[in-house]
Amino acid sequence: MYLTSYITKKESGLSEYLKTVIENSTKDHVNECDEMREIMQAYSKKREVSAQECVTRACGINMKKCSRGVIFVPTDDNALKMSRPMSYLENTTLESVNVWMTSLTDKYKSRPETPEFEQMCLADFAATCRIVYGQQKKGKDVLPLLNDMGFVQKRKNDKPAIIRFYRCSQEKYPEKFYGTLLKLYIPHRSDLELKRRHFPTYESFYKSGCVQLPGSDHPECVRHIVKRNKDKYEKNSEDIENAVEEFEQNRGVIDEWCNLAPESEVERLECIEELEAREPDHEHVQENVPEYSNQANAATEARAIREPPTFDPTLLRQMYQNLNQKQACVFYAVRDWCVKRVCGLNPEQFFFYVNGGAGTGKSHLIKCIYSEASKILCKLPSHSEEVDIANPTVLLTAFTGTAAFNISGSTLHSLLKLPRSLKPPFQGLGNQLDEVRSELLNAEILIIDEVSMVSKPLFAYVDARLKQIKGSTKPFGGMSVIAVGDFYQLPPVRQSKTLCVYEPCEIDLWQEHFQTITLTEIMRQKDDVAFAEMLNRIRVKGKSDELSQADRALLSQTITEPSLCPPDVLHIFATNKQVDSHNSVTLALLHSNITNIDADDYKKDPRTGRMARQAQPYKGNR
Ligand SMILES: Nc1ncnc2c1ncn2[C@@H]1O[C@H](COP(=O)(O)OP(=O)(O)OP(=O)(O)O)[C@@H](O)[C@H]1O
Repeated sequence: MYLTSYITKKESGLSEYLKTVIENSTKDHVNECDEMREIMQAYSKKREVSAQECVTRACGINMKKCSRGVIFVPTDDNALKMSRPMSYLENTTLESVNVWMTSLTDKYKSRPETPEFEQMCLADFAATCRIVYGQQKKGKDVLPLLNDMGFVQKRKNDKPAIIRFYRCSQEKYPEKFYGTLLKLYIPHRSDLELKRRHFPTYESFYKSGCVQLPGSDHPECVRHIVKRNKDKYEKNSEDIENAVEEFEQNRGVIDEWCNLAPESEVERLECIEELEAREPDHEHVQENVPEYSNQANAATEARAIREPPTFDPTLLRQMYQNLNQKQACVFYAVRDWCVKRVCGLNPEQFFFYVNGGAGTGKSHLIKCIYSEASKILCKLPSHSEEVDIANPTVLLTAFTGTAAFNISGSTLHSLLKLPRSLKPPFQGLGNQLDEVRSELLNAEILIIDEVSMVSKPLFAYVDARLKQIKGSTKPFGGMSVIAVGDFYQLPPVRQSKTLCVYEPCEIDLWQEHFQTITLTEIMRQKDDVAFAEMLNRIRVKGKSDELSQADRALLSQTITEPSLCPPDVLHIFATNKQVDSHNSVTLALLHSNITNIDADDYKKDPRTGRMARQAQPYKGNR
C-alpha cells in the first residue's frame, strides 16, 4: 500500500491550486517577473516531492529503469501549446501563424499517407511509432511527415510504448470523456471528422455514428472500432479504476501505514494543510489545540519538552508513603517495571489506564510515578554517562495546555509535533524526524493525563508517531503508556470519538491493550466523606435520574446569595460573559492602573505558507 501510494501519488490538485495562485498574483502584481516568481514559489512549495526523490533528482540518478517508452498523448480540445523558441520567433513576421511547437497529435494528423499509417489511430501512432531527429532520420524505414512536420519511424514490433492520457469522469464530463475515446481510437486527420454535421456531440457520434475506415469496403459502427482499439491499450483499465476507487474509499486506518513502513516514513503531505486554504475538516481538526505551532521557528517556538518537574526529596518520600492502597498498587507496579528495565530484564511493555472520579488523586499519583520512574530509568546504561534533561525517560503529557501545565508536562501536539488535522493518511515528521527522535529516543514511558479528551484519531496518531520516532512496529513504538483520566469528565472536542467507545470494525488500541485501575477514594474532600460520596453519586448519574432527597438537601445547604460569596474563592459561571465581567471587576479591585494592549493577530497566507500580520485584530477572538 505504501509503495503503491508513493508511485501513484496524485498531482491532480496542483493545477487548480496554481490557477488560484495565478489569478491572485495577476491581481496583486503588475510586474510579470514578480508574478512568475510567485507562481514558481507556490509550485515548489505545493509540489509533493519526497526526500528520496529530491536526492535522486539533484544527483541526476535514474529514477526508474523502464524497458518501454511511455508517451503522453494530449487529447484535450484546448491542450496546452508551447511557443517556438525565441530565436525562431525573432525571425518570423508578425503575420506568421507558425509560432507554436507541434504536438504529437499534430504529427499524427500529418502522418504519411501509406495504407499502414492511414489505418492507424492516434493510440497506435503513439505506441508504435517514434519521431526521429538528426542522424536518426537516415535510419531504416524512416518516412517524412506531411507539412514538413519531421520524420517518423516504426518502433520495433516487440516494444510498443505505453500510452498515457488524461482520463476524465464519464458522468461529470461526458463530452471530454467521449472526445478522448474518439481522438485516441478512431483513425482521423482532423477533429472535424470526429464531430460530424449530424452528430453535434462526441457522445452522439460515439453512440450512433458509423465510419468507413481506409482500406475497408464497408462502414462500421464507431463504438465497435473504439472498442477494438481500446482493448489493445486499456486491457484492465476498468478493474484498475475500480480498485483505485475502492482503495480511496476504504483507505486503511492510520495505524496500517506505520505497521508497513515505520522506519521509512517519507510522507509528502506535511505541508499540505499549511498551504491549503480550505475549510477545516470538522471531524478531524483539533480545535483549541494549545501550544500548537506549525510555523516552526527557532526564535519563537516554545520548546516541546518543558523543564521536568522537580520535587523536594523529603516531600516526595512523604507523598509516596501517603499513597492510598490503589495508588500504591499502580505506583509499585510501575516502579518494579523500571527496576527490571534497568537491570536488563527487558520486562514487557505495560499499558495502564488509571481511572477515578474528581479528586481521587490521579494527578497526585502521576507526579509520584513520574519522579520515581525518572529517577530509576536515568540509570539505564545509555544514560549513565550524562543525564540530559532534554532526553527524558518519562514523557508527561496532556491534551490541553492547562492540564499539561498542571502536571508540568507538555501537550501531546507540541511534544510529538502532531499536525492540526488528523485526517488519514498519517503525516510523517519529514525532516523534523531526526530532531524529535534525538529528543525522545530515550523515552520509555508515556504518561497522558486527562485522557478523556483524547479522541480516537488522536490516540491512533500518537501511536503512529511513536512508531515512527522509535522505528518500531510495536504499539506506541514499544513505549509503555499510563493513561490517566475520567471519561465522566471532559470529552474530546468537536464530538470526536472518545477512546472508551468500542468499535469492533477498527483496530482498537484502547480495548486491546489497556488495563484499567480505578481509584475510588476521594482525596480532595477526604475530610468531608458525605460530600465526597455525593460527588461520586452525581458523577455516574444519568441526565434523567432524579437526585435523592438527601443529596438535594446537602447541595441546597451550600446555596448562598451571590453578594455573600467571598470574592477570593473559586467562582464558576455558566457563560463567558459572566466570567469576563467577574474578572474585570476583580481585576479593577486589585489594580487601579490598567492598560489595554491590542493583540497582534497573524494569519497564514495560503500562497506562501508564511504567517502574515493582520491589519485589524480579529473581533471576538480570545
Ligand atoms: N495519597 C494522597 N495523600 C494526600 N493527599 C492526596 C493523595 N492523593 C491525592 N491527594 C490530594 O488530593 C487532591 C486531589 O488530588 P488530584 O488533584 O491528584 O485528584 P485528581 O483525581 O487528579 O482530580 P481531578 O480529576 O479533579 O483532576 C490534591 O490536593 C492532592 O494533593
